[in-house]
Amino acid sequence: MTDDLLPDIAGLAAIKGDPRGAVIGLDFDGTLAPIVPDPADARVDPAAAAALVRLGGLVGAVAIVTGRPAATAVAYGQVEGGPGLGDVPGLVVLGQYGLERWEAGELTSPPPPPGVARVRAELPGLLASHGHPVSDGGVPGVTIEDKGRALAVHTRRAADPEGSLRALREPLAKLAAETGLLVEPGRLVLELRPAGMDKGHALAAFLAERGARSVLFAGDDLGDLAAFEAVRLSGLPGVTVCSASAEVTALAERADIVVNGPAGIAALLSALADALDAS
Ligand SMILES: O=P(O)(O)OC[C@H]1O[C@H](O[C@H]2O[C@H](CO)[C@@H](O)[C@H](O)[C@H]2O)[C@H](O)[C@@H](O)[C@@H]1O
Repeated sequence: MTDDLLPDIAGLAAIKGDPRGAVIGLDFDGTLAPIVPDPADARVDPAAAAALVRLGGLVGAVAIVTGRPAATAVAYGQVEGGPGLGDVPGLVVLGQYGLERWEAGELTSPPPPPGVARVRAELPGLLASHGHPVSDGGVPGVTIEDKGRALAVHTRRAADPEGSLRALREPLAKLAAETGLLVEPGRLVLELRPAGMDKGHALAAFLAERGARSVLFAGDDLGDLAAFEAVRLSGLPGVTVCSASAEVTALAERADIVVNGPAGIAALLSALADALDAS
């Protein structure tokens, strides 16, 4: 592991030597967009969007692989008065951990499994019965983010974010088991979502589809570990990048490059675009 911006490693050399063979994969929240208290307020770092617009014209493909609905990532990737994610040439967004795909303005989104409707109906009661009545929007507390095919329970705005997360782990795991869903843990969030897909499968399938000859993936959270593993299992020259935070340390231990949050990611992407422009 190194924290040089563009260290002398095989994966980066491969990307620089053959940019058209490279896939650049990125997580959204905590990587392209700074973490904020309300998930609805998250927006892409404008510097990251500008760098990706440049990279989109230089590499084989730019793909965002996110737990967000694909259309939400595109919407929150807009930048007022500047280029946004929708301007990245050839951008593909693999949303809801790869279940959805957005490309050239077209969204492919299969219907949610039946368990999601049951979770939607039962979640407020379950949270209330564990002492976490869902905020009505006025007073922040434990909140539910309904993503259509998944529901996320956020504790970032609870009085005791870590304590609430701990207390809700078991009841949410039970509800997930009863409804045929799985619990995806993240940064002060527990998400109940369909099984059978993760960022690793999504990235691996995309690399195969594009006939990638090298890959870089950047992420910040536990859900991104599967994509790190997909980089390793691909056998391609690869680079894993951690958008570091005090909240999650598991990625930094496994990353080739560690940068300081989304601002560091924007700087790295910009440096990569400079290097590819110069070659
Ligand atoms: O795969 P990602 O793009 O990283 O999405 C993972 C989850 O990110 C979002 O939650 C996180 O970011 C919020 C906004 O900064 C923050 O308030 C929350 O505490 C974080 O966990 C998003 O809301 C979830 O739906 C995503 O699954």
